[in-house]
Amino acid sequence: MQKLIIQGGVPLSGEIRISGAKNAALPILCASLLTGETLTIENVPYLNDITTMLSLLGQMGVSVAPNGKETGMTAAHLSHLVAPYEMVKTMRAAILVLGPMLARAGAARVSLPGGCAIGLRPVDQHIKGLQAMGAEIDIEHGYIHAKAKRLTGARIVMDIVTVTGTENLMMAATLADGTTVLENAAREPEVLDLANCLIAMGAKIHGVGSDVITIEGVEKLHGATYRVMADRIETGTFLVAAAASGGEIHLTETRSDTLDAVLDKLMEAGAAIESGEDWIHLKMNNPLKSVNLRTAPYPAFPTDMQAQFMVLNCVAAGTAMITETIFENRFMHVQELRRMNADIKVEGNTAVVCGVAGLDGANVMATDLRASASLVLAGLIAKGETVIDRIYHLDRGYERIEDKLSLLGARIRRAD
Ligand SMILES: CC(=O)N[C@H]1[C@@H](OP(=O)(O)OP(=O)(O)OC[C@H]2O[C@@H](n3ccc(=O)[nH]c3=O)[C@H](O)[C@@H]2O)O[C@H](CO)[C@@H](O)[C@@H]1O
Ligand SMILES: C=C(OP(=O)(O)O)C(=O)O
Repeated sequence: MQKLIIQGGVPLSGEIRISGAKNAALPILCASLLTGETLTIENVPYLNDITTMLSLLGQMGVSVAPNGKETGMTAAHLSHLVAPYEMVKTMRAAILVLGPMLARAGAARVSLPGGCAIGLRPVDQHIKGLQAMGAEIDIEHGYIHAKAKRLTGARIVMDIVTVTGTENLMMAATLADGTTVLENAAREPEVLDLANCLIAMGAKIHGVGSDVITIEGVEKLHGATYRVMADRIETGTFLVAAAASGGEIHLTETRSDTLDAVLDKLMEAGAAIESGEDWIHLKMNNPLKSVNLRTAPYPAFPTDMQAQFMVLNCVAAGTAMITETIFENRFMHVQELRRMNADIKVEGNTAVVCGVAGLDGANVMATDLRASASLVLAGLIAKGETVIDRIYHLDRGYERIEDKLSLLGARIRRAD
């Protein structure tokens, strides 16, 4: 199993390019199921989750033509309407084939995603929404069996704000008979990116970016070329790495307007930030100050940045309260950070982080994607060597993280 080995203590400095967003590219790849024509997707990041999704779609009959950062997807005939457990267990976003497959082919069999490290993550809202649109759904032997001659538009009030739930139902509704209204919809930028791709394919969608999305079903969608948005979580992770290490960093091919809550917290922590249309520059002029935060759906502070900010708080002056409201088990990095001399206590869904003078390098184990990123950041600022085991989690969501960090002066390498 591969490991990352980091010699900490170097302030990060330099310029890197941000990749396309994993959480936008995954649903956009699934949107290719909605048409028999070619959907060309640009700025697809090179990540394990993307490889898994391409192989799942390939098994279903989608022809995949990767060409550098551009991928042509043609779902002329869907031959195999199944998403097997072996794939869904490694990547929960595989549930995103359910809505489009059902809408286009009238049937789908998708493994129920298991509980994963960060929480139970049920898919009841996806199922409830599709049922409201007339799908017959049975759950047997761990699989969702869904069928519908043609889905019909419906008014669906989601009990909870769910990102992939909103995306699945929005995709299904594009080919339904009549109008669908999704209430309490997710407002994440990745939902907007998917909607813009669907609109480029001929879908009629209004209200995205608000919590009520209206979709008028159409008979057919057509091919299009669409560029995936920049990864706001990769952007945020590098910004925190630079801030926590006392460095200066320039990020290109990214956007600041999807990161307001994160940038506000970085400035509160002492960072000077400037940004343009497609770049962000961060310089750490002041000593780090601890920042309280509470995760919540967009536009509030993203849960996918919680672990990284915990590391920043570990070495900041003061005490921070970090409250996680999205996932019930997203503090697994805490016990690993404590092995590195961090002072963190967890009370329910709140972590109390007292800043210490410095972290110590140690052997630690990655448990999920963003927890892994937080351990990399901790290793970068710690004294001595940190060895991070089980980094396959990291490769799900970060493109060549060690290469990008090396460009910024980090002493980091991958080893078997
Ligand atoms: C591929 C992708 O885009 N992943 C992101 C997506 O995950 P994902 O879309 O899976 O997360 P959700 O927004 O669905 O989850 C939010 C909360 O709703 C609960 N829930 C969700 C669906 C449902 O049917 N029933 C239910 O109870 C979940 O357990 C969780 O507690 O949004 C999360 C929240 O911003 C991010 O952390 C993930 O990085
Ligand atoms: C939790 C994440 O991803 P996923 O929903 O794919 O597990 C994430 O990107 O932080």
